[in-house]
Amino acid sequence: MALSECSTSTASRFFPMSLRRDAAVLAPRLSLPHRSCASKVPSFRTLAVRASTPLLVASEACAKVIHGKYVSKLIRDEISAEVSGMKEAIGVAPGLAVIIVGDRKDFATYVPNKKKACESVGINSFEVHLPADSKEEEVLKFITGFNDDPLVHGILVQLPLPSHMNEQSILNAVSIEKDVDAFHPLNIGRLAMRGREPLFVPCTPKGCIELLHRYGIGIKGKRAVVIGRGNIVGMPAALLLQREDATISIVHSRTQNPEEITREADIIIAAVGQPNMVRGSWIKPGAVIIDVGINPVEDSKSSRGYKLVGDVCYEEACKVASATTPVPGGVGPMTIAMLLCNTLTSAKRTHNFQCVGCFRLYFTIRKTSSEIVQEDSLSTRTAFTCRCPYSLNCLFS
Ligand SMILES: NC(=O)C1=CN([C@@H]2O[C@H](COP(=O)(O)OP(=O)(O)OC[C@H]3O[C@@H](n4cnc5c(N)ncnc54)[C@H](OP(=O)(O)O)[C@@H]3O)[C@@H](O)[C@H]2O)C=CC1
Ligand SMILES: Nc1nc(=O)c2c([nH]1)NC[C@@H]1CN(c3ccc(C(=O)N[C@@H](CCC(=O)O)C(=O)O)cc3)C=[N+]21
Repeated sequence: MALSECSTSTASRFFPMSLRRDAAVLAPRLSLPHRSCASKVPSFRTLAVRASTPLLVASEACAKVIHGKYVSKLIRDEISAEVSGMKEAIGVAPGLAVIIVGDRKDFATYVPNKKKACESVGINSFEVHLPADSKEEEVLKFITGFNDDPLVHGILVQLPLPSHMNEQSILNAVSIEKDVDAFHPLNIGRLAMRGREPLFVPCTPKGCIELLHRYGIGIKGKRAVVIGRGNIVGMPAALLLQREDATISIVHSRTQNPEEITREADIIIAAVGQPNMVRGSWIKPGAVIIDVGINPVEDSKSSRGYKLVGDVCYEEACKVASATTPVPGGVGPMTIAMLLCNTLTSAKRTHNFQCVGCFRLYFTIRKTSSEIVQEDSLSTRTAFTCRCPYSLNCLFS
């Protein structure tokens, strides 16, 4: 069942009694059952604003919010420092080429966001925008040009392509050394195999895992359910979780009992493209949720005429999960940060450049609900480390 609206009252209809009891343990002070959990968040935000923007706002009533937007900013700062170091040391800046074919509404935000992000970290961006009725050969011609261009270290072909184009042959044409989206079958094949290292890891799944790492959420030995098995997110997310030693189930459109399977999970990654499909009753109390879905739903109050919602009903999830990503502000900005990461990795690899003295910040979720982790004070961070927890390569080395 996919509903674009999920209200608290529907939540209580769908909650089995046992889960409702558990949810109450997580939400001991949820004295107003008809008020949505999401609507409670601002009061904690208000509390945190006095100090600064919160990294993790822990509320007694709600799951902790995994702030992808904030973490992506930290990562961009790290990338920026490495790009400056690289420019200074060898006079080279990483370059990202983006090929867009046609005009889709969603390109209007994603594409400019990528360009802005490149500029903000010192990565050069090159863009080709072709009309929707272009020939496949034209796209291939630009790919060949970028493959041969030493100023370009990463090539991204914006998906989906118009239906008359063969996505497979276009993606296969991207040089594997510049495949920063990591959609080349060789990259995916290596990701799936033990003892093989892909040159790049797909951006969105990498962003999901990076969020778990940065928040100190253990993956090893955990039960993880990935909802969706698409080539861009679900399938590679499952492979990555497996590499991180989680035990994986994959739910798709033909799965018989998605709700039951999902309820087994300690970690849920939802990438289906169905607004609010995952309801509170699907979630094991205390589970961690990474909501990848970005679904526009009509909203007359918004200037755009629509708002973005995830695949998970946020306000219900808040009452049951221990931590969850919001939409927007969750995985989306991480995808862009990982694209920059992969572009930097590519440039470093091409020029055999190693960064010395770089560091990463990782956090752990606070155990006590009253604590608030602040953005600007290192002393309040529960972890500060140079250690890279990746089972793959380091984030961008
Ligand atoms: N945050 C980000 O950065 C990004 C977000 N997205 C978002 O992630 C979502 C998924 O995108 P993408 O992977 O490209 O989509 P795909 O269409 O490639 O995959 C969707 C998957 O969901 C499954 N599915 C669809 N409906 C149901 C259902 N009712 N029950 C169970 N499974 C279902 C499909 O199953 P089957 O295989 O059986 O057809 C398929 O495996 C979208 O909302 C997209 O906008 C995508 C990329 C980046
Ligand atoms: N070759 C290719 N690679 C991709 O990675 C790819 C793609 N094609 N096609 C489309 C999808 C979608 N995608 C998004 C990434 C970030 C946001 C993002 O930053 N979203 C903001 C919201 C921005 C807004 O408000 O509109 C957020 O979630 O906070 C959205 C969508 C990458 N994709």
